[in-house]
Amino acid sequence: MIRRYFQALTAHREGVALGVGDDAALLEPPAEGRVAVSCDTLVSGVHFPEDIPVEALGHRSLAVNLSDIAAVGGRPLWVLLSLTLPAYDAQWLEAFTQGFKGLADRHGVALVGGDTTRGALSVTITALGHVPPGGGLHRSGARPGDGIWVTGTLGDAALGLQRWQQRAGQPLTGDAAFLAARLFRPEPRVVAGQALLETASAAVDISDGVAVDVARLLEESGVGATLELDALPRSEGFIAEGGDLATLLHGGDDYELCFTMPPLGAEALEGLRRRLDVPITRIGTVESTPGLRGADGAGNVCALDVGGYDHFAVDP
Ligand SMILES: Nc1ncnc2c1ncn2[C@@H]1O[C@H](COP(=O)(O)OP(=O)(O)OP(=O)(O)O)[C@@H](O)[C@H]1O
Ligand SMILES: Cc1ncc(C[n+]2csc(CCOP(=O)(O)O)c2C)c(N)n1
Ligand SMILES: [Mg+2]
Repeated sequence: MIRRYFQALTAHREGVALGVGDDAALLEPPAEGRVAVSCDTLVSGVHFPEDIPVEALGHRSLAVNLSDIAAVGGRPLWVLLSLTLPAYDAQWLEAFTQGFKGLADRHGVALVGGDTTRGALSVTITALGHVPPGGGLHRSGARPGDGIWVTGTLGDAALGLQRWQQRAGQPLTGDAAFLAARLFRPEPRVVAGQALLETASAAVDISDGVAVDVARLLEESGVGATLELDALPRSEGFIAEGGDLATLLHGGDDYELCFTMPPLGAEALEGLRRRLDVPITRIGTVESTPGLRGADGAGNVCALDVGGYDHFAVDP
């Protein structure tokens, strides 16, 4: 099974002296700089609906892990894949590896090892990447006066999950299908993360919800902030499907980058936008007063609920 499905994913990536199929991989990291490492698990029924299209699961599993590498400004190189499957199913493996490979190839990422066991369906990926010498974005660098920015749009995936679960056997179309695609096929912001290395003072990827993930960044930085609630970027599909503020702030599964940076002149900002492959939106300002606040269109400011997805607050 490993030779058949996984060896093909070991592909051609610099620095793989020994890939899938031996007791351990042997990797040759670039001579300079740092190795970024992160791992994330996806459990069926917890991180994805049990009826997710299998090809989408292959994509999503890799995407959420590459998102963590992107959040430190890393260039992804290698991944390890630990799969727990209820049974051997050739069709399932074919579809999963197809979704995985599509994204891996686009980012030039090689699968270099993993583990395969029987049990309730779950996927764990360890991703390794490279950042330049002394580099890497942290959660802890935000300073008062910095702007708070996000890539892309928020809330789509969380609303997409609702629409998927409400679909009652009917295929999703139009805006609801767009939202489900944002859940199933997130695009890790790998180019943006690297482009922000020189510019951003802090960064985090949004997995549990922008409110709680920003709050974590602020806490690590020892600062607070006010978010402009009307500025939170929403897609046309999100608006058309009636997405609300709570979903935007607390829904999670966005896999967008949230970052802080000192104010830039118009030209420098334009230059940054050109280097990114995704739109960015300013959503707030870092302040010295701790805590997270929200300002509405009329300028009313109030404390913001920093609730987000919490594994241990949800009924098993
Ligand atoms: N069991 C564990 N052992 C050691 N470190 C852990 C463990 N679980 C989490 N961590 C570390 O704690 C930090 C926060 O992890 P967490 O999984 O909550 O956030 P994240 O990976 O940034 O977000 P997400 O999982 O939602 O993408 C990371 O540095 C992670 O490596
Ligand atoms: C079936 C189903 N139910 C709920 C959710 C929502 N969800 C689950 S885990 C998570 C945060 C990230 O997880 P982690 O912090 O473990 O990386 C979110 C927003 C989902 N995706 N699928
Ligand atoms: Mg994690």
